[in-house]
Amino acid sequence: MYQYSCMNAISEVGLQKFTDQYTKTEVKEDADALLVRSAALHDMEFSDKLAAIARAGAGVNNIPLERCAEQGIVVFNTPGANANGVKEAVIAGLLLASRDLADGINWVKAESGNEDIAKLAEKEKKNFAGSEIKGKKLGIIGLGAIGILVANTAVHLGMEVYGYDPYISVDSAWNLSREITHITDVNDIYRECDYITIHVPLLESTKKMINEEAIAEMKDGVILLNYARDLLVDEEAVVKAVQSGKIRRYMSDFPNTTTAGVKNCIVTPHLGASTSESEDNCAVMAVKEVMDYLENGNINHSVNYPTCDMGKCKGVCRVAINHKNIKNMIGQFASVLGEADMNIANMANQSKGEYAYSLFDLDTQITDEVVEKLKNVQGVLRIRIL
Ligand SMILES: NC(=O)C1=CN([C@@H]2O[C@H](COP(=O)(O)OP(=O)(O)OC[C@H]3O[C@@H](n4cnc5c(N)ncnc54)[C@H](O)[C@@H]3O)[C@@H](O)[C@H]2O)C=CC1
Ligand SMILES: O=C(O)CCC(=O)C(=O)O
Repeated sequence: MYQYSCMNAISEVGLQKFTDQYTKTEVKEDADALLVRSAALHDMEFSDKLAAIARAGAGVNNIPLERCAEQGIVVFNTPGANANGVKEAVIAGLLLASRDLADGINWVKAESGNEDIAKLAEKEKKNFAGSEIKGKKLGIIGLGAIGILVANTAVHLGMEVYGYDPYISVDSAWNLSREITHITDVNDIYRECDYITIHVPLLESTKKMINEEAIAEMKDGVILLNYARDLLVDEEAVVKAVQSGKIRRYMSDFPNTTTAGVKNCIVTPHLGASTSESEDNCAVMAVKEVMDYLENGNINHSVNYPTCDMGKCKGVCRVAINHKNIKNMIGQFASVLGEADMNIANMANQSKGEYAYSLFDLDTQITDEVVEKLKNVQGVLRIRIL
């Protein structure tokens, strides 16, 4: 039996995928797996029982990835599962930034008791006039799951699209419309584009990548969209630029005291992935990843351990070892098993940065004594017998 705990509201459509081998617990220390959306886990202590954390979403900046790896806790995310939800929010953002629909709606609300509202509207509407996105230049920084959907949709809406992503994956490149202009120097996005949208992960290297210098390069009256993370942008510099008119509007999905309430900063309360479809997709994917890891030891879509998938165990038992990516680990594991007269029927070993993972299918049941010997190999972080 396995236990899981939810750190945020996770879609029931996903939770229902757990079989009767799983029960939900509110006691985090009892959980084999945690399911999380945006809850901040950096200050949380993790019990030795915890084997997996699944982020039902894309961004993992709320999870201490290295500390987890060091404790042998595999962290998963659900790449692409909420990308369409975010894309649609970004397209709405493009339109809301271009047409003064939000102020227009607020005006109607404020005048709702006015009997002359219809006549007044015709007089006042000039205050809410806007511009069209067709024919305008859109620069996209980050062409992953969300960036490519935004890029392709914007082409269909008649925009001239420029894309910048020095680390673009082969899959993303295949899925990108041929209409998109490939940019190799991000400054060309800043200099050329009427609209700029950012879709990169929040990492040390991307923190405040949109800063005062970047803004200075941008066209006067540019519209900046940020549905990725607030810390990617120096928002104090953005607010100054909005107030001076350099930036016409700043669209953000991350309310904070810097941007909330500032005229021409249109901020939504982190709604990008808040659609029933995205929530269901993320939860289903997260639950499947967790079950495959807990039951079979397979790792798919982890952000702190390598992909390693041997399907279902074909031997008598499977040994799953989370360990450091250092030399002679496989040699030492094989020696321990060989000395105990245990045949390895099948095996896999993969590494990612400082961490590695090994799976061994054995023809015989492993004993506690052999498990103890494997645990004592320097660099082993966790062993599970499945
Ligand atoms: N507002 C919301 O509710 C949501 C926000 N997000 C945010 O959006 C981000 C992107 O999500 P996905 O597209 O699903 O992730 P992804 O991992 O598919 O794509 C990220 C892309 O950014 C690129 N990249 C990394 N560093 C870069 C740099 N310095 N310059 C240019 N490109 C760079 C990568 O090569 C990759 O192609 C997430 O990390 C998350 O922070 C994601 C989902 C929902
Ligand atoms: O769970 C959510 O609503 C947040 C989605 C998000 O920001 C992400 O997937 O990175």
